[in-house]
Amino acid sequence: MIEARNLTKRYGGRTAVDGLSFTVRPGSVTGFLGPNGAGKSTTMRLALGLDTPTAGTVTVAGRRYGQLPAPLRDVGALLDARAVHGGRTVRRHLLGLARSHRIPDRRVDEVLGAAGLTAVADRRAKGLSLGMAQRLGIAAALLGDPGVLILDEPVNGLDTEGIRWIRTLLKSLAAQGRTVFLSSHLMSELELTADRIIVIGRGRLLADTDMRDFIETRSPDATLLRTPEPAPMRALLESHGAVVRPDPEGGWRVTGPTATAIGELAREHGLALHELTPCRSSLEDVYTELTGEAVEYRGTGNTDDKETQR
Ligand SMILES: Nc1ncnc2c1ncn2[C@@H]1O[C@H](COP(=O)(O)OP(=O)(O)OP(=O)(O)O)[C@@H](O)[C@H]1O
Repeated sequence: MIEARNLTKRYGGRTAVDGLSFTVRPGSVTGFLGPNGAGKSTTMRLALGLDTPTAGTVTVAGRRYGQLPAPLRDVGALLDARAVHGGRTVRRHLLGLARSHRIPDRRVDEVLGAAGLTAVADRRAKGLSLGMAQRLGIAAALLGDPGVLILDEPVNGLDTEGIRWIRTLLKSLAAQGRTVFLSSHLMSELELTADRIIVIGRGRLLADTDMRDFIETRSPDATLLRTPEPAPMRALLESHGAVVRPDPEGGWRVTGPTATAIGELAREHGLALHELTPCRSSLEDVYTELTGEAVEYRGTGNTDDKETQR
């Protein structure tokens, strides 16, 4: 469990994190989203005791990071995959970490295997590709078999196989009852991996919710429609308040009435339909809408507490 309460961090006159309160629960993968500069890395650094809050608190496994008796056993973190001692081999790097936390050497071989690094265990860390460095960072995070994982952009630099690997890994870690908290700008990937999301903008909470609810409750009703009678169909829909736009894939994308209402209207007016498909928005669609609104809203100097309470 990770708990932030009124967490605030100011750097000089700049507020990076602004009264954030949220709980990241065990048993789920929670995605952490926000535009560049929203405060995600700062929040993670505060949770990991790498910086001190200006106000408020953040605890991991019930304690502030500095109070954890064996931090690597409670929380595994990946912040900057390149922040390893380049001259050491992959295995030496992990052995050094393990020994300084009284973790048995055999655990190093386990995490090397789990991260797909056994074949490069004797290579120097500085010679690793970005994807391999990410895997090494994840291996290090897993070393203490922690109940909480905090990963900043773990998918960065991974190839298709690596992305699938990390998706499966994170889901299985959550299924074992661990708390998995990761930031990413890769929306389509996050949509597949995360069960919950926390969205921040300019240091403030915009949403903290179930992934499916987030997408479904914020998606406008949109329907893909094909008809052999386009002109009367379009006129009919527009006279009922629908917005009709050409869809890049052919046919029309209609927003406003539901697919059921469109079907009924077509029947009442004797118009033929060849396709009527309700369209689901993607995480990216809904996220873009939400954060766009937030930026616009903040431009007025106000804040939206209704949103932040979600
Ligand atoms: N050490 C620091 N000193 C001064 N300002 C900082 C420091 N660290 C972060 N900031 C500022 O705090 C704000 C939040 O930065 P942060 O890196 O946490 O955002 P982010 O959401 O992780 O962004 P990105 O998606 O680009 O990684 C930014 O305006 C950044 O410039």
